[in-house]
Amino acid sequence: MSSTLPDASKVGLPASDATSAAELASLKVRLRTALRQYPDFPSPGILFEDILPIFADPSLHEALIRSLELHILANYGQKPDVIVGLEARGFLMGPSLALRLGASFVPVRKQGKLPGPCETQGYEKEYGQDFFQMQADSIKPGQKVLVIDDIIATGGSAKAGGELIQKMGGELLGFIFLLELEFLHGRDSLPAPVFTLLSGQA
Ligand SMILES: O=P(O)(O)OC[C@H]1O[C@H](OP(=O)(O)OP(=O)(O)O)[C@H](O)[C@@H]1O
Ligand SMILES: Nc1ncnc2[nH]cnc12
Ligand SMILES: [Mg+2]
Repeated sequence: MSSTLPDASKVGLPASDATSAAELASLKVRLRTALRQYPDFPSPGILFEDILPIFADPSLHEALIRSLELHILANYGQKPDVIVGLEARGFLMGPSLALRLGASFVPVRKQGKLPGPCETQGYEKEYGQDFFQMQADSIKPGQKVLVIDDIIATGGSAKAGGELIQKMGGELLGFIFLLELEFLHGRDSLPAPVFTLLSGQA
């Protein structure tokens, strides 16, 4: 079901791991600088991290997708079959990453948005409660799945997404985020390796 990754020379990868690490470090600095912070949004005490400036600038958008691609090519050893993105901000990153990797994209949506039989999972996040759903046939048993979202805070959203994938028999390769709010220890609740490009809050 999974194919091995293409030869590095055929996908424009850097010549060495050191070059790749240096490229990734410089991309991360550019991405970090672009984030904006809004105190007390959407509720008092929350410092909201706004990722949208990245998507307003094509070169930053490319830097984001390239950073995630470099990480995946260097760390997983096999191509994921499916990239699963979490509504809504995971949809900003998931489809373009899936296209870049030659993988499928499958959405996790908030309850009531998907037609046909669905799997449902409730969850709590940093500032509220919600329900996630996936179409019941959207992951085939044995498919290798990477979950992507913009931010991991408490980890509640990502954990619920992972549970839906496991209910359908998918194999979780890992979770990928642009930003981790480390003080909430969200990664501790996730059942597969977690990678984040950036961490901490200013
Ligand atoms: O780790 P957690 O505590 O679960 O929080 C992280 C989640 O919270 C936000 O989504 P949210 O549903 O608030 O907004 P969105 O629909 O704009 O993605 C963010 O995009 C993550 O998905
Ligand atoms: N502090 C935060 N900023 C932006 N999105 C979030 N989702 C959960 N916590 C968040
Ligand atoms: Mg979200």
